[in-house]
Formats: sequence, structure tokens, C-alpha cells
Amino acid sequence: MNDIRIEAIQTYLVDLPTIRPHKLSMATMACQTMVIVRMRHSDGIEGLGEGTTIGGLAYGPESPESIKRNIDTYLAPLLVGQPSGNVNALRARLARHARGNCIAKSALETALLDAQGKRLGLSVAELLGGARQAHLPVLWTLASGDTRKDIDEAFQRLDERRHCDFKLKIGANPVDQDVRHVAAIKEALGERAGVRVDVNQAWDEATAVRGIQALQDAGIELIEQAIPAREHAGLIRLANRFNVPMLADEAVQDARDGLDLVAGGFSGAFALKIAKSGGLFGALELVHVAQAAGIGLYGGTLLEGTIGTAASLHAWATLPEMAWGTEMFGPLLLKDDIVEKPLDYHDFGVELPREPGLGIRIDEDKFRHYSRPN
Ligand SMILES: O=C(O)C[C@H]1C=CC(=O)O1
Ligand SMILES: [Mn+2]
Repeated sequence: MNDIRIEAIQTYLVDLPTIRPHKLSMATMACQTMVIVRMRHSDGIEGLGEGTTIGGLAYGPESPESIKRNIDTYLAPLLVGQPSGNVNALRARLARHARGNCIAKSALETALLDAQGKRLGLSVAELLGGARQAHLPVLWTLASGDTRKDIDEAFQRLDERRHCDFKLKIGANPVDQDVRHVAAIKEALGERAGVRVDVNQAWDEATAVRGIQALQDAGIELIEQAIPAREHAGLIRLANRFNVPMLADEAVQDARDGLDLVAGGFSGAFALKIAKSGGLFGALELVHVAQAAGIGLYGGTLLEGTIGTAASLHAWATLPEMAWGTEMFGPLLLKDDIVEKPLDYHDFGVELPREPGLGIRIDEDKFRHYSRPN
């Protein structure tokens, strides 16, 4: 087993249209661009990975093109020729020779775990010690930019029994307009659904105090990343000021950020994302800090497609039920897919794939159709 090596790593930019415009405070998406990693091993096994972000460079310091370029130029050469099976050793090798590039590293770690699982006949969740949840709750993000459309979409998702909790994207409009938008949706949904918001860093602290007070009065259950990521002290002040809990997302990339926030007196919740933590292991390290500190957990997405979403689900499945559920709806935002069998979304959640590795196979025709020429 130890003589099996990583033979080749290919990366592809894959563009899939969204079902509707998806409007966040920092970008509006009409298409999602995924970086798909196909990693071939000397025993013939192929590992799949995905590195995806939002709106080019609008969300963070990596873009689809930089993820692909940096894997091809710097990260893949660190892995090709190395023994396939020791994921921890390969993670350490990447960390030693390459700074940052967490989404790129997450895609590569996913491909290593997918291959190792296929090799051993184990799902990624089993590789990580076993799944405690086989069906994970999934909320939906309302982000059409139109209050009436969002209300109609929410009732449709409720009637389909696909989602019963909703996250609203705000921050692009004046705070009073945002609050009216959110209050109208919460008013329409009443007790049929939980409603939370994600400001994606758009407010300063004074605006956040005003906005959060109004949102708390409107019965909103969670406030995600109201102010800029690096303003940890401000987020801690907001957490201590309001009853409605704060969800740290861009502010908490990894366990070190988690420790800083907890040491500073933060209470509330952490959004987990394999992309921001450099992979599944990094996200689970943040989980351990949160659990030690009594901080709530939320399974977050960077709007990955099926491969990245499956990877996240295998990690979240190894945890006890998370206080705030998950938002692993990425594939549902896309008009089409590049896999043979989509994830099974039903009863307000999604089934964890059970087959070895990620449990996902590429549909080669769809993959060719949506991939940019290399
Ligand atoms: O939450 C984010 O920051 C990013 C992502 C998650 C859901 C969504 O619509 O955007
Ligand atoms: Mn967020």
C-alpha cells in the first residue's frame, strides 16, 4: 500500500449557470465557477476535489483562476510523486511550502480523501471515524433581491418539504430598507420557518447596533458576520450586547481565529467551511475549539457544487447534530450538474452519500460540456 503514489493532478474550471441571480452584499452571481481537481494515483484510483468561491475575488483572496493556477504551478508539484495514503503528511507538506490558498488546499485534501476512501472501500466519513448523522438539515438562502419573490420562493421550498429554515442576504441596501425586507419575510413566514440573516461584513459597528436591534425585535434568530472579518473586538461587543446570537463566518477561518474570538469573550456560533479552513481536517480542528468553549456550530458552504458539498457533508456527518444545522444547498442553486447522481435532498435536509470516498462520480459528457478548455 505504501508504494502507491500520486501520479498526476489535473485542474479544470467548470462554469454552471444559477437558477436565478444570487445577490450577496459584495457580489451578484448568475453563474458559479468551480475548480475541479482530478487526482490520478498509481493504483489507477482517481480522487475528486473541488475548490470554489463566490464572485471572483469579491468574497476572499482566492479566485477560481488563482485556485487553478496556484494548484498547477505550486501545490500539485508538491504532491505528485508522493505516497498516496498519508493525508496528514501531505497536508503538512503543503502547509510547510505554501502559505494561504486555503480553498486550493481544501480541494486537494478532498481529492486525497476521496481516493483513499475508494482504495479502502470506506466513505470519507468512515475514514474520519464514522458518521453520526446520515441525514443533515439544510436551510435555503433567499437572495433574489426582491421581497415578494423571496416570500414566494420560501413558501415553495416549504411546500416542497425541501427547506424550513431560511437565511436572507442583506447589506447591499441601506440598513432601514434591509430591515423592512427581512421583517416582511419573517412576518409572512411566521412560526412556519426560522429566519436568519447574513450581512457578509457590509456594516460598520454603529450601523450593526442599529440594524441588529431592529432585526432582533423582528424575531430574527441569528445574525451572520454583520461587520468586517478582522474586527474581532467589535464582533465580541455585538455578541455581548444582544440576545440574538452572532454567527462568525469570515471572521473565523480556522482554530486559531476561533481561539482568539473565544479568548476575547465571544459567545454565539461559528460557521464551518472546508474552503476557509484549508480542508476537512482544518474545519474539524475549529470544531474542537468551539466544542471546548460551548460555541454553537453551523455547517457552512461557499456555494460549492456537488463534489465540494459532499466533502463538507462527510465532515459534518461525523459531528453530533449542530445547533444551527447546515446550508449545504449549493448544487440546488445551479441549473445543471457534472455528476452522475445528484445528492438526495428531501425532508428539509440531504442524505449523506454512502459509497466509498465521497460517493460521487463525474458525468463525463456534462463535465466536458461545462469545462473551460484547459
Ligand atoms: O454565507 C456565506 O458567506 C456564503 C454563502 C453561503 C450561503 C450563501 O448564499 O452564500
Ligand atoms: Mn456567511
